Amino acid sequence: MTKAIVGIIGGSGIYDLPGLEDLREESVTTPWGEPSDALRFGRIGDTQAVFLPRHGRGHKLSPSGINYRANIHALKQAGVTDVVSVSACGSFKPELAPGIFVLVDQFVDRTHGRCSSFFGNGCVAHVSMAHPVAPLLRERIFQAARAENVPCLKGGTYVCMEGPQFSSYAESLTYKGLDYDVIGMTAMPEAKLAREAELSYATIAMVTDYDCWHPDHSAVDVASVIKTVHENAGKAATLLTRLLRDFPAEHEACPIGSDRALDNALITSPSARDPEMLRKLDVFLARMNGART
Ligand SMILES: CSC[C@H]1O[C@H](OP(=O)(O)O)[C@H](O)[C@@H]1O
Ligand SMILES: Nc1ncnc2[nH]cnc12
Repeated sequence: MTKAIVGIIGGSGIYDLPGLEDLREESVTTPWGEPSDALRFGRIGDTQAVFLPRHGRGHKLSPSGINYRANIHALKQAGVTDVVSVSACGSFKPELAPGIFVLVDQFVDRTHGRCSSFFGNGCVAHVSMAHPVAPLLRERIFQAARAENVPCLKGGTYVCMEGPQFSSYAESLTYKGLDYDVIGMTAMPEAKLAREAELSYATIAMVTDYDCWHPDHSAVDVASVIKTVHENAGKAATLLTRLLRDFPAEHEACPIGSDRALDNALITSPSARDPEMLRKLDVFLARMNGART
């Protein structure tokens, strides 16, 4: 049996998780460098959790400057099985008003220049991103939201832009026209790396604004995003607390294989693999090498 440990990645305005018991902080390092901050280990009920603020405390890291590989590696190294990411997002739909939480199921990656894979020369792998969100995890988040009366919708497409500037009016209309639901700057490559790390991953997109397309709302700015996050941080904490309290002790096998994503992904023949690369990938390859089930 693999014990379930839930990793929570807090986004803009969410720099800690209130209510974590037996709190312990640990600064860790990874073969990819330093994660955004020290990991905060704790538990809610019987569920172990590891919290990481994506931008670091004090929001010192820009979306393009976050070391996503170090963040995901650090969580994997800590024994995390499931990752819940919280992200402030702009909305492209009138009905997705600020304050609503959207459990997206698709991502469009418009970032560039970010390190978006653990693999590469010396050990090549191609994981599937057809269904980037783990459905059982997403359903558990949805049920936790329902139980706590947190306004939450299932399904939607998150387009991840490079930033740090917000979109132009023309870009905003284009994404809206493409029927995307929300926009942010951080879910990619986080979701891709979580998949390579065989972590079940789901995003709570917290709608904070209407970007800049809406005729009745002024264009997004940082102040309006943070104001809405602060107004809704309590709901996020309530939802996450409920999720953790009700979480099963044993990791549930992901029906779409998020937790076995490397089974059919590695293409470099064992004899051609670079030993130095393999050392960096050790924590991900351990399951297939028989160290984990
Ligand atoms: C503070 S506005 C832009 C900023 O907010 C979102 O962050 P996160 O996804 O970490 O909640 C967005 O992606 C930008 O990084
Ligand atoms: N409109 C927006 N565009 C990109 N990232 C965001 N984060 C919050 N609102 C956003």
